[in-house]
Amino acid sequence: MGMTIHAPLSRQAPRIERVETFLVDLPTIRPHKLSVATMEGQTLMVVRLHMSDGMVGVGEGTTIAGLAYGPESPEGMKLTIDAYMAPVLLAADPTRIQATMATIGKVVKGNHFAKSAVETALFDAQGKRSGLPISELLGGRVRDRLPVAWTLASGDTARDIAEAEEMLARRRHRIFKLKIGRNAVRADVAHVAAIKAALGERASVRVDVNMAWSESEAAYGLRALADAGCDLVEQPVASAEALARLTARGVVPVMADEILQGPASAFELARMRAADVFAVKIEQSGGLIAAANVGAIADAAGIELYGGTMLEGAVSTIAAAHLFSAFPRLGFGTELFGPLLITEEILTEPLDYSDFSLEVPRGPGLGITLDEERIARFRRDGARRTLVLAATKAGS
Ligand SMILES: O=C(O)C[C@H]1C=CC(=O)O1
Ligand SMILES: [Mn+2]
Repeated sequence: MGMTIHAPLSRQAPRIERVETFLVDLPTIRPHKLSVATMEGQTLMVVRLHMSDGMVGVGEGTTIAGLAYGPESPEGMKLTIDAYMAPVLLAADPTRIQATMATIGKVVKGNHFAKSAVETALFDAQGKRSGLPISELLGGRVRDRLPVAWTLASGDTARDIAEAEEMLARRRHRIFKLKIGRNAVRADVAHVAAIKAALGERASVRVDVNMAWSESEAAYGLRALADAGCDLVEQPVASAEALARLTARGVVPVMADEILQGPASAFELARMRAADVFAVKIEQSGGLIAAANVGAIADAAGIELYGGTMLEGAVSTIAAAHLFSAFPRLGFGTELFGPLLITEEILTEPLDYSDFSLEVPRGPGLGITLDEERIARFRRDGARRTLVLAATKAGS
């Protein structure tokens, strides 16, 4: 018996006519201190796919502190897309997202962040074309609003408490993630305990160590953090084996972040029972579909889910929001606060952060519109930026 080969869908497939990429440099509201780096600003790599049927899909690739956190940079993503992905995209049927990404996968290994940006742009255009939000293309949302944590990372305990109090008063956040691992373990635990004591039952206090601890530091740290009232410890150590041993102690829920690099690593970590919770990130996973698969693997293994961020701007934050809205279970909420860490509003209509949550847009595709004037002002290759650089040079 022969296999039936189905004819292509009966329609004229649109084409991608132009692949546009550019960098946008934006200031942050305050320095953001992680164990790996201090961020003073954020650079978004924006990709726009201009299509023959009039659709324009937008995507974003964003890292933390250049190359200090992971192997991709905004500049590198732009180069990868321009030199290696654009030729594939210009020859592809952009309505066939998985086929297009599979072809890209043949010519580009790794580069998960750049792939996430491009795949997001394909989904945005497909959503606009079909009139559906991306959440509906991913199986359909099960919630319209997502709980959103805020990260306290000013480097100063009193300032962090004041910031948390302000967020509680404004009803913007009641989950706080503290960045630790820069100081000695005892000093970090004292910092966490002081913040939890100030906030009490009004807030959930969690920490992210960003792999800074040895296994023995973590063994002490987890117990002390649990005693201080901490609800979740994210990536205390780098190694999967050590993380699994710490998880097995059952002292406090442990979450995997940096070592979760897509479906294959999710499967391996689930098999090892390396964590109680997975922080799913669309960029680290390699795109929306890969991140959906990470979520499915976690779900099947009885591992809880948390919607993570690379402190992305509005475009990638909302792409992730569409996916997280479609996760059947999202036990630990999300941390999709990236746009709030940036001083500039880059959308024509601001996102709705209220009631301790973010509303997932309801319009087609991502359901957001970039403010072109604002983007133009902060483009690295834009006129204003060139003037600022010239003035800095002249003044130095
Ligand atoms: O989770 C990380 O390691 C990255 C990030 C997410 C929130 C934040 O403040 O930093
Ligand atoms: Mn993390």
